Amino acid sequence: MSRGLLIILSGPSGVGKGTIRQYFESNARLNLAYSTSMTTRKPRNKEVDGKDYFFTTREKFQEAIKKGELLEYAEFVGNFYGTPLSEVERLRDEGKNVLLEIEVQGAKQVQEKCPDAISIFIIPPSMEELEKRIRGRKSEPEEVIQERLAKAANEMKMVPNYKYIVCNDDPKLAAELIETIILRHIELEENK
Ligand SMILES: Nc1nc2c(ncn2[C@@H]2O[C@H](COP(=O)(O)OP(=O)(O)O)[C@@H](O)[C@H]2O)c(=O)[nH]1
Ligand SMILES: Nc1ncnc2c1ncn2[C@@H]1O[C@H](COP(=O)(O)OP(=O)(O)O)[C@@H](O)[C@H]1O
Repeated sequence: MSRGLLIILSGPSGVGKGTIRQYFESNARLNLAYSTSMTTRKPRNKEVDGKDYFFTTREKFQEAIKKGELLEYAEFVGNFYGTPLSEVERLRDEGKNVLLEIEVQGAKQVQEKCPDAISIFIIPPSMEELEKRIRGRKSEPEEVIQERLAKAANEMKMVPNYKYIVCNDDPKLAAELIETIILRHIELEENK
């Protein structure tokens, strides 16, 4: 059995990463495992600790950094987010294709550490549409929305660092494009 692939899914806040993931994560052919991140952000309504994120304190997050327990981490609009390394390793060793849904600074760290990671960036059809989506979600107060939108403009400059760019106009189509990318990489791996 070969080691699982490492897949990076990135893109600005509100572009639809979570929405698209729901379309393809139950596709058994993709053999995916979602890597649950650690964060110091407060849980939103309906978010479940240990499923959506491992919600933690800044102190515990700093400790995890110090102990080298994170594959990557970044500060994003006042909160820390990071990928627990041991879980990613365990899942890949089991042959699972591990999906990281992370922002651009963390993606850069993973690309440096794991050059064969498959990187996918999701872009919105327009910045106006992005603003509409992030507001429509009603998950953050106005000042946080402003900060996230300002950040999005800079994140879009990172597009050339990614292997694949997928526009999320229609989420089902975007999910199908991502499925195609992953399935082709699985095939390439099997033929190695
Ligand atoms: N570097 C890094 N970014 C993460 C991680 N987990 C989530 N993120 C990203 O952090 C950003 C903010 O996440 P969140 O507050 O959940 O907002 P949302 O993605 O807009 O729903 C998003 O771009 C996430 O993809 C992680 O483990 N590492
Ligand atoms: N293709 C799309 N067209 C219209 N609305 C979308 C589309 N994709 C996602 N959305 C909506 O945009 C908002 C942000 O999507 P979400 O998946 O939470 O983004 P992210 O995980 O990238 O922050 C949600 O309210 C979602 O329902």
